[in-house]
Amino acid sequence: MTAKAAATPATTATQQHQHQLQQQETFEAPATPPTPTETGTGTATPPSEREEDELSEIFFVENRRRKQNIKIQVKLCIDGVYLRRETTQQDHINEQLIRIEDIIGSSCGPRLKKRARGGLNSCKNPSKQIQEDDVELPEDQSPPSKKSNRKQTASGDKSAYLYIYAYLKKEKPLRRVQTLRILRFRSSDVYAENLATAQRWHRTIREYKQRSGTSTEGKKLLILLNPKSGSGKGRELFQKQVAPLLREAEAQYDLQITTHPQYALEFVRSRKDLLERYAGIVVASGDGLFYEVLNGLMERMDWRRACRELSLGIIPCGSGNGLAKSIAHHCNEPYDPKPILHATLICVAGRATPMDVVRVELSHRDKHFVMYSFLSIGWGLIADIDIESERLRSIGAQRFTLWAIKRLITLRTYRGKLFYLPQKEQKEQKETAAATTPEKVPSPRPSQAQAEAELRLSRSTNRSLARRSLPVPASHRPISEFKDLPDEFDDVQLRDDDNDQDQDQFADALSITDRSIYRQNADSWHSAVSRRTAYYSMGGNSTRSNRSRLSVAQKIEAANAEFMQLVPTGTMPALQLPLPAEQGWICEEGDYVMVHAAYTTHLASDCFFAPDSKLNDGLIYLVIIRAGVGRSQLLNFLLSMHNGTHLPEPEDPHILVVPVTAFRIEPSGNNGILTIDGERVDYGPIQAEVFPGLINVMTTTGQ
Ligand SMILES: Nc1ncnc2c1ncn2[C@@H]1O[C@H](COP(=O)(O)OP(=O)(O)OP(=O)(O)O)[C@@H](O)[C@H]1O
Repeated sequence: MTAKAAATPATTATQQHQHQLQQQETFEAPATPPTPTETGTGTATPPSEREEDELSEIFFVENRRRKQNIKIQVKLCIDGVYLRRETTQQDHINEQLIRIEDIIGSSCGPRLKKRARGGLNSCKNPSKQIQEDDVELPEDQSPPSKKSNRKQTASGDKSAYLYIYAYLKKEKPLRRVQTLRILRFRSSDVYAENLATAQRWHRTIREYKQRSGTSTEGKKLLILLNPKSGSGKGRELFQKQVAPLLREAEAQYDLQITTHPQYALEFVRSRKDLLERYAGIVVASGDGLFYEVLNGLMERMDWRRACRELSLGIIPCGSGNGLAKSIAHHCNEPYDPKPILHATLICVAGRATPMDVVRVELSHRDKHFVMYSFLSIGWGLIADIDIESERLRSIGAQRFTLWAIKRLITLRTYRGKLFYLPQKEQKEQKETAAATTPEKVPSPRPSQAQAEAELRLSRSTNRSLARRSLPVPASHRPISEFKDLPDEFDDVQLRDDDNDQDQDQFADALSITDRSIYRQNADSWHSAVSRRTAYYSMGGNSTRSNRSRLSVAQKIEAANAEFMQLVPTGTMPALQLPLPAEQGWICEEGDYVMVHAAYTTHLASDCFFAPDSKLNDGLIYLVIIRAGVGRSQLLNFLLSMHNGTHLPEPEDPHILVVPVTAFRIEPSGNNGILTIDGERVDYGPIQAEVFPGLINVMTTTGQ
């Protein structure tokens, strides 16, 4: 039997009895113990070409309680570090497999003082949290005596040490147990030789992690830290909890501390070498900063490549932290009581999973905006509680409860039209239902004026909108499946063969392959007054071929038109245009307590709002509460949101959840609150459609 095969039953036994193991120390040996492929003699082995092979050595550990030395066979294989420990009574054997995905990294060298071993002091009560074993490779294969132990730890210690940092995943309760295994190599009198052996183990661990796809090696992370997020202790939390783990994982990173709102968006949008330099972006902040990063990426000319190649992670230092909790839920990772530690482990796990993004278009007065959202869109009750309770921020999370009670007493309803495109499998059912209650949308007959409507964009005075505006395409787009732009766009070269001064200037902006540079230059042209307006203004049908005869203004418009072709446009008609009934759109009009759309499981770490949601299911969960709902039913709904039991089963006439791929809300009147990802936006018509799996988020499970 190969050592790998032998390790598997041991894993099962170990996993089944992990909990008991920690307390009882001994358990029955499996029927077939593993066969070492390379039993160590303790002599320093030079690095060899057989690095891919398993490494195996016999070590001893001193059991102070029982005053005996225990022989331990340590084997390093692709599955992880396998420890087989025998007591002097041969019938007692302990086995443990530290899985390669639970090992975040290792280091080797001389003995480290406890404080210098990495993140060991990063947890509260470390003595209780850490399983630490110091195992020694004997000089002569005989168990070391206490005396020789003392000698070895004196200043003349020629031993080399390998520190293996692991966070063992345990179920019931779901948690990660911080574990350190130290292997002491001391078979030679020469430190360099002992070190060479330790380094060989170290290299092999790295290699196995790479082969198992759980390594961050060779990939640099960009970490964006908001020092003002949450309770304003972002920087301190990072130094104490995140940095030590990154050190253990040998993760390479650049840290950018944000200095003001929009910093992250601008950084991500304009950094030319973002894709060449980084493999991922980690946001150490709340959902607000993640929003900036997402929208910064989507504003890049190479947005599609950026979304595909850069994994995004989040370390929750904010107050809501819905995304961090949703990701932990998705990959069955613990969250509380150490959300920062657990999220950092996810970010260094080296794996990523596609996640849906929702393109949102909204209109306020005559202005239209496009933005990208990853959590939710809210209209009515929850949005009201979220925003209106801001004035009670000083009392902490209780502000939500207090405001919810207030709003239940003075219950408001909002009138409006709701359109939605149900999930395909449900379309037929919904169409039948629509025959009784909601109406199907009449076929669109867009007037010429509508179809040719030109959307002029300008900056919103609203803070949240100002940081969220993106261009809206002018034309009525055909309805079809959302498709990426073809790959050739990645290689698009914007040419210019002009000669005059204006043309030369403009050529700087156009004749480059990196569209982020193009965009930057185009921006800088009009940055003084109305950068966005100039950049996004929608001119006529200027084309590249007649640029040489155009004025500067026309050229900008032409460039904008080209840019329009490169931005993700979605499949819905523009907001002011009718929705096509033949596509299966459902319309209802009425009074609503709320319509809240969610596309992750959690709206906040304590709000399990859409339990059926998956990171990349391509669905928006539309929770609709119609006027007429009872106050007690509503109270029950709000009180059970924390554990996900708030949605009635079977569906209730007043509270229902509809999985959709797109929706539109047209509120009547001008008074109300709309939120996107928990932040207030201008009140008015809004529509959204899902872009399935557009970005990749860091997870422990991978695809
Ligand atoms: N240095 C800074 N000073 C002030 N505001 C900042 C700074 N850096 C970023 N911001 C802004 O702070 C806003 C809120 O940050 P973030 O979402 O990270 O924390 P939060 O609001 O505490 O968390 P959550 O969104 O989960 O409730 C972001 O939208 C961002 O624009």
